[in-house]
Amino acid sequence: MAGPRRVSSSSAPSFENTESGFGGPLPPHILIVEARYYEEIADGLLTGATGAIKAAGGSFDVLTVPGALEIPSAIVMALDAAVQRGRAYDAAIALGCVIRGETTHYDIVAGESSRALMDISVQRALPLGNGILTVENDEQARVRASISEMNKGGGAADAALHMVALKRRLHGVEA
Ligand SMILES: Nc1c(NC[C@H](O)[C@H](O)[C@H](O)CO)[nH]c(=O)[nH]c1=O
Ligand SMILES: CC(=O)[C@@H](O)COP(=O)(O)O
Repeated sequence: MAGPRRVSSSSAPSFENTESGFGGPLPPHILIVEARYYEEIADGLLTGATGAIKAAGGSFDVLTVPGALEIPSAIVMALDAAVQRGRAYDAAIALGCVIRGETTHYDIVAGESSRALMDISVQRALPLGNGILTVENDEQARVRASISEMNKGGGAADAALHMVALKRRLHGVEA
């Protein structure tokens, strides 16, 4: 079976490389909102995401919330506060982990966090990387958070950076 096409950190646009078409004087400024419901998983996701942003020459702020359900509202609050402060974010990255339990609560946490993130991204035309794992068990989470295995935190950051570059191109902004 063919696997998903992955965008690795190395193929993500570098904002320092003018030959790539993404380079230039505007390094991306990224908001990361992480839910640390599962501490070890959160560590891996954050390491992956920040590594990808650094590799692309970007900067970031990290906000921590209790669970995945708090991520979307924290993103909206932080975006608005950043505009008020005079330095808007170019993108947001959501990091978290939802592991199925015994009840239907999994469906609420996984589904509603994802739905709200999509709403924010589409309504605000905001480049957004969704790095909230939605898994059946601890082992699936561990493999996906590990930067030497599936590195989903890095993947979410790469997706956000890709969309920043796309948005800038569409607006005729030299990145
Ligand atoms: N079960 C998980 C949660 N649940 C907590 C919610 O996200 C939320 O914080 C609570 O309902 C209070 O509003 N959060 C996760 O991130 N991961 C889970 O597996
Ligand atoms: C995803 C969850 O919210 C989960 O941790 C809840 O577990 P349970 O369904 O056993 O209460």
